[in-house]
Amino acid sequence: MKLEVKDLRKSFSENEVLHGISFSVESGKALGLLGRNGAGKTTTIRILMDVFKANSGEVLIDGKKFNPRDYQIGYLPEERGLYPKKKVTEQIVYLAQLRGADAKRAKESTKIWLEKLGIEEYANRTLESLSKGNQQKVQLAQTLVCDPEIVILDEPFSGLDPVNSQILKDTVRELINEDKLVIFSSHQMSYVEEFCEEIAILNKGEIVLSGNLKEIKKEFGNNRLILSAENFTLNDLESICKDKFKELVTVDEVKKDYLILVLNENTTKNQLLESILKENIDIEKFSVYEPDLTDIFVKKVGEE
Ligand SMILES: Nc1ncnc2c1ncn2[C@@H]1O[C@H](COP(=O)(O)OP(=O)(O)OP(=O)(O)O)[C@@H](O)[C@H]1O
Repeated sequence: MKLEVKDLRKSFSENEVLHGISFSVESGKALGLLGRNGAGKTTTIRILMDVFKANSGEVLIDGKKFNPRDYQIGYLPEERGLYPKKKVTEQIVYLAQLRGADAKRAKESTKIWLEKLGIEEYANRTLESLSKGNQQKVQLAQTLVCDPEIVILDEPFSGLDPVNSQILKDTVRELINEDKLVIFSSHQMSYVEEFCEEIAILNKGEIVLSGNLKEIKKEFGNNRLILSAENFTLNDLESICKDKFKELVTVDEVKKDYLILVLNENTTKNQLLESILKENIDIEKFSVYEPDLTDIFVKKVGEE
């Protein structure tokens, strides 16, 4: 399946908050929807889920108008919507039945998910008596209980400790391997980097960057290399680069553990390497620079 969001615009009263959003995602892949607070991520997801109507634009699935009611969708909304006073199993089973599962299957699947997420011991407790992280896992169990083909997770890691985050990471990876279509909104870049092949970065209601994460990283790292040495401090190495290698590279940044160099036009990595060796620099690190998603995000939306 391929889900396409095309040129969505949305206004609240006179205030346009989405100014023509487009992106796409396919089954077996996860899209990371990123943006600062108020960028429009939740509004976009709500339009996908038909909670809000867009003023213009369209959402298509395999080229046809997307109606979320025609699909099994696991949606974990930003504001979590379970009943604090109801028992865990009771409410997951109830919600699964509302989404079309028969009683037997709803009970079986609830049990499986509670076990998978390591919260089976709370099955008969009220939601409000659980810790925040365990409540979050109950929310996840109800999101996934009907084996959805489309999974939309809005900040799913909030409140989870590192062990529980790992359980969720493994779960999301499993969903992707099972060919689900996953949309994942988060401020936590490391999670997005771990399992999103595609990203879309929203800023003030506009997509400022979208596409394949590997390709985006390559482009951002274009012509950049990292260098550090066993026998020179970074400051000394910087001076050498500025003095002896100035025809080959410019120093872009001095990081904590290495220099970031930009190759001058017509210079190859091998030419630089030859010069480094001639200067008796004992290489510690020499490789293509790969920016992390935080660097890219800050560069794209961090100016203001
Ligand atoms: N129901 C609403 N009525 C009026 N304005 C709204 C409504 N919902 C969202 N907005 C506005 O739309 C803009 C985008 O909000 P949205 O919640 O989509 O951002 P977000 O990217 O999800 O932010 P966050 O990361 O903080 O959750 C904000 O300026 C917000 O105030």
